[in-house]
Amino acid sequence: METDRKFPHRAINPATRITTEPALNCSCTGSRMVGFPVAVVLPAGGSGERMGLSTPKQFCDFLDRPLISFTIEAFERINWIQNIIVVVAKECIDLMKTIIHKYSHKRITLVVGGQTRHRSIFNGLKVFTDSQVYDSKLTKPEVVIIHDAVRPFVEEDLLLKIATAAKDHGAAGATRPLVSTVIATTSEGCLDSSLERAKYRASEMPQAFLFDTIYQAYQQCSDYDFEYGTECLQLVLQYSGSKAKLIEGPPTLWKVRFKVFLTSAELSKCSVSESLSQKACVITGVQQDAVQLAHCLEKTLLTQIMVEVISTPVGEEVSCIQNISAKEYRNIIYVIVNDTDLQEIKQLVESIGNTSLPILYPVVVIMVHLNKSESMPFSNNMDELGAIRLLAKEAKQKNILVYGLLVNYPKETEKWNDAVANVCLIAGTLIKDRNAVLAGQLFVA
Ligand SMILES: Nc1ccn([C@@H]2O[C@H](COP(=O)(O)OP(=O)(O)OP(=O)(O)O)[C@@H](O)[C@H]2O)c(=O)n1
Ligand SMILES: O=P(O)(O)OC[C@@H](O)[C@@H](O)[C@@H](O)CO
Repeated sequence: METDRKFPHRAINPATRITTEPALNCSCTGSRMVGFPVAVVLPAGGSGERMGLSTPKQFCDFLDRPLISFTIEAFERINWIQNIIVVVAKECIDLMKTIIHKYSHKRITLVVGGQTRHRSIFNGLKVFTDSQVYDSKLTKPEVVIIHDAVRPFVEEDLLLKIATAAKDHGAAGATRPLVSTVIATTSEGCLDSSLERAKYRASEMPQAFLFDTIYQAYQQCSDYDFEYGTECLQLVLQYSGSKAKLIEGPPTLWKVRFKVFLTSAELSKCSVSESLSQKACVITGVQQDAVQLAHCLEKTLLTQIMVEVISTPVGEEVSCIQNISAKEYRNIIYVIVNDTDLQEIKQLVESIGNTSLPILYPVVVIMVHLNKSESMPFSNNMDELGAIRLLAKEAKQKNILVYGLLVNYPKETEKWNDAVANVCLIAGTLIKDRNAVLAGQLFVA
């Protein structure tokens, strides 16, 4: 029986396989389809020696979540990827199961890894072929994507290009321009030659293959390949004769190799916040003033982000929530006029809390209160302000950030335009920053 290289006293049982339920209410992007079955194998069975931490890097906390959860989510969102095979070391199976449960990951099949990355990937592929060992009921895909679990940012567009190119060429992989000039050295430690940098590329992930092509390559490869190889594209060139199509990927494809990649999370935080703040919905009742303000906000905000106005007649709140959830709106601007009763916003927050929206990322809810009365709302009743704080505090526990934003209705058009611009500025900043400390604050536009 195979033993674990880094934990030699432990035997590896490749037959361990845990399958999570398929996505029941999976939040798919749903926009595109490919005409052939695709699955992904995420090798996550390494111990991350270069990081020098006791926790393997794929399980390290990254923006308050285990890194691997981001990578899984990147694939889970794509509805044309049918199965996500996560390969982990035997001693990490329980940890991985906890992560899958905690973050409600779907369509996952968990497989025990091998001593090296290539062995882990091969174990992941076997789940589709070795039905006796793996008791597999998974359909063999035509194309399989392979992606390091420690590369959390990968977009659907690139995956689509790589999968399609793999279907046509047998194999395809992402590349990036070389950062440094590469030189060859002599055995005496002197310069031998310098590579012409423009001719070379750094090989990155994702890569994709016709399933049979990569599987046959692994079946033929030597112990040396399994032990020391780092390039799947090379294996298919050598053993299946397929010349991979290379596609340049974005800089965000970076891989976590050393500690500095986790500590420089600001960069990644920017990418996450940026993608979370790209769209918002403005919800109103059917009251004319509220609808009018909502459309003014839509018009102004549209210069920065995608906005949809949803006017919800009383009694249709359920379909409104379904709409928000299906379109994955994680930024909600809720417009009310005069009314200081927080009941509706409480219900909204409760309904959002019952969807899968806030599980992975915070949802921002901005209550825009248009005050048309002569007196200041809340001024006579500090309890109301306290109520916003309390609501925000409870919502925060569900990963929902609630803010209040007050607009006093000015009669002059110019002042009204200023007020709308201010609301957009404040709302846009709250959406972009997603600052949990400011949740529960009442801003005045
Ligand atoms: N036996 C292994 C070794 C690596 N991997 C996975 O392959 C990916 C890329 O490998 P690498 O960066 O080399 O990971 P580690 O081996 O964990 O890191 P190190 O080389 O620093 O030890 C990682 O997601 C890693 O978990 C794997 O599935 N099984
Ligand atoms: O971190 P390393 O460069 O050693 O390993 C890289 C591999 O995990 C893999 O991402 C590439 O080989 C791309 O093929």
